[in-house]
Amino acid sequence: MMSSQNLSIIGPGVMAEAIIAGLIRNQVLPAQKIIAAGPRPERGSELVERYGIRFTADNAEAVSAADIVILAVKPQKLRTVLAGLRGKIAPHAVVLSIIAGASIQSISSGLEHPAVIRAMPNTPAQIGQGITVWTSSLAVTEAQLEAARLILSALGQEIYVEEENYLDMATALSGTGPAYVFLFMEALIDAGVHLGFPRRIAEQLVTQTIRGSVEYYALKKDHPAHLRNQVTSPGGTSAAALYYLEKAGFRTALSRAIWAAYERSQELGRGKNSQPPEKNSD
Ligand SMILES: NC(=O)C1=CN([C@@H]2O[C@H](COP(=O)(O)OP(=O)(O)OC[C@H]3O[C@@H](n4cnc5c(N)ncnc54)[C@H](OP(=O)(O)O)[C@@H]3O)[C@@H](O)[C@H]2O)C=CC1
Ligand SMILES: O=C(O)[C@@H]1CCC=N1
Repeated sequence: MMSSQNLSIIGPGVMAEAIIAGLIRNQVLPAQKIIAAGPRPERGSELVERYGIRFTADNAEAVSAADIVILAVKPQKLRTVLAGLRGKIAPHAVVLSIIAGASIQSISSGLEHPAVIRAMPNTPAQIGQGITVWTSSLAVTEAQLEAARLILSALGQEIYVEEENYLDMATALSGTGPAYVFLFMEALIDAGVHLGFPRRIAEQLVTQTIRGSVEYYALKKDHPAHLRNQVTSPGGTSAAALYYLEKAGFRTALSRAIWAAYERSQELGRGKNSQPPEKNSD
């Protein structure tokens, strides 16, 4: 519990709500210590009703008494938000950004504030099952690192790294990761329906197959290729299916997709707001 700290969250969207819910659920902070800021009062009322936190439409007001400031706006809004907060954050405070691509240097110079933590969580944070990769500037104190660790632990697992480039990599692999998993699930469920299963049964088969495989892998700590070989009987169904996946370039497609996300994260950091969809195709 860090009940003496005031925490302010700028950008009260999906990820901000996951953080607020995690902090309250895990009793890291009482609701009265949390203030969120964003442009829409209706969104503010929702959060106030749901969590009992405070809300303001004025970002500068939200940070005025903050010990910890979390930045959770979209990358495209970052420049405006930083300009509005410049010189408004107390010198003793720490800033924690979860914004994809935004470097510590850009946040620090935009705010004229040296103590900055950069983190990349993911959406399973909403149920405390996320994973966050994070790093910090030299000006962040031990106590601030401990506070950040407590906050991020409320979202699930956390991994501190020294190398900031790992943040763009984590954005591609784990930050964006749930999107790959949900697409994979959706495709499997649709394939089951295509075979003739009622959707409800296809959903149950796919969900438990993925859940069971993940837990089996976590317990066995065996190489995935070995576990896959156990499923693959000579001349059997798995061999037939895997042949098609390899022929369709399944691994290469995944690898290219993750490189595209990595490059996109780096581009967002350079302030490039959009990209043509085919940019990363071969
Ligand atoms: N979604 C994900 O899986 C992950 C996202 N991230 C990062 O988290 C950040 C937020 O993403 P997400 O929560 O999905 O996005 P959302 O769009 O849900 O949240 C962004 C919030 O910022 C608000 N906002 C817009 N302009 C301002 C402003 N000038 N001042 C204050 N608030 C503002 C928006 O309000 P309104 O809705 O009214 O426009 C909205 O509530 C992004 O930078 C993203 O890169 C990191 C990890 C995972
Ligand atoms: O799509 C995005 O840009 C964000 C960052 C990580 C996950 N979603």
